[in-house]
Amino acid sequence: MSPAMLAMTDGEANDVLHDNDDNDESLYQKGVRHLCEKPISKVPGKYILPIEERPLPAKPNSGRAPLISLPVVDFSELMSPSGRPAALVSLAKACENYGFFQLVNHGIPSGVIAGMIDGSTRFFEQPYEERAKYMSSDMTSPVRCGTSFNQSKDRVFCWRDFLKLTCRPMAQVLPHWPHSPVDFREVASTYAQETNSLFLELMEAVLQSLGLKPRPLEGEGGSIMKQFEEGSQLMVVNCYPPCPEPDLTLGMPPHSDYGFLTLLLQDQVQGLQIQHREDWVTVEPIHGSFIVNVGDHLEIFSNGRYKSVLHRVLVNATRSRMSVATLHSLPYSCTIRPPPELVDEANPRRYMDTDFASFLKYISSCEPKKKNFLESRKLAT
Ligand SMILES: O=C(O)CCC(=O)C(=O)O
Ligand SMILES: [Fe+2]
Repeated sequence: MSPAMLAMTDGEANDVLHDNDDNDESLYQKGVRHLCEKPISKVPGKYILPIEERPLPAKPNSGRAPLISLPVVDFSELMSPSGRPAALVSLAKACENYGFFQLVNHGIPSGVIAGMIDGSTRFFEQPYEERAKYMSSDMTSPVRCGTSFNQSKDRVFCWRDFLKLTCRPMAQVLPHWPHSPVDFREVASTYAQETNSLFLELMEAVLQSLGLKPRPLEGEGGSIMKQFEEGSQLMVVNCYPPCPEPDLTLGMPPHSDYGFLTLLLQDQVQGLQIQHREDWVTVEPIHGSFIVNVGDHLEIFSNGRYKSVLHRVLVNATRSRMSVATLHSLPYSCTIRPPPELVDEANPRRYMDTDFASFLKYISSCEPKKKNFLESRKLAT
């Protein structure tokens, strides 16, 4: 497969953006921001989920989902020799029990973060024609705009527009990224580089927390960190415009992310929910921190010890919401399998070897739903 240029995520097999006539379907394909340029007071049927998939429980008076305080991992503790052992324990517990954690004191300058949110907001504020330049059915494109979750297959659409950017190798992909707003490429590439460095430090800690040697000495086997340094990174900028009837639809359906770790930046507007002990719970945005979650590849690599957890996004009636997810993994050509240290009689292998090609094949052959991909890799134990 060609190097790291697949601007797609879990559950997506992009097909054709139908733009051949002026019917409602072609309007919906152009995205939610475009749809909302003319004020609307009702959600079109295309976005209305069956009752059992809607965000609120069907029972009356059962209330909104509770807020969850995610476990907190302090990155500065992780980086200090005296704080690291305890921080590794917190990291392991969070990945085992929640699949999600809040990362504080991460060291990425607040200006870089604010610049990314601001640049993304301005990108989506542009006229539709600017986004249309990047709407493509070419999965190898390093930049792609679109709407919903998988717009070529979704029967019901989600209330979300996106911009996906392949981030590596940066010198190769950058010239293809949007030229407008004029500063967008600069702020987005700085953000991509900062998040990639943060991911590498976190991944080294994750490997250590699993009892592995991330950088073995000469003669002790290959360095997996070297492979991550050459790894893949996809940036997904999500835009959720205000929705006149937010209880009928979702910004994103329940899904898990495909990589090792996702670093998620959200603005001040609530919307992310994770599945925790069978319930949907809302994650409160904490200013300046990242939400980090375990992806399918890390669940497979850790032989099921660290959990890739379902999450979804609610929309709201009054405020537009913006989030930026960076999904990090090994190079697309690598096979994901647990290292021998994590497999023994008590922990037999739980998943088949997985490579990016099998993921692509899977998502283009069936309708992606929930955690199907990971389920499809499960071995009978
Ligand atoms: O917008 C969010 O909070 C979550 C986005 C997300 O789950 C994703 O991009 O995979
Ligand atoms: Fe996600």
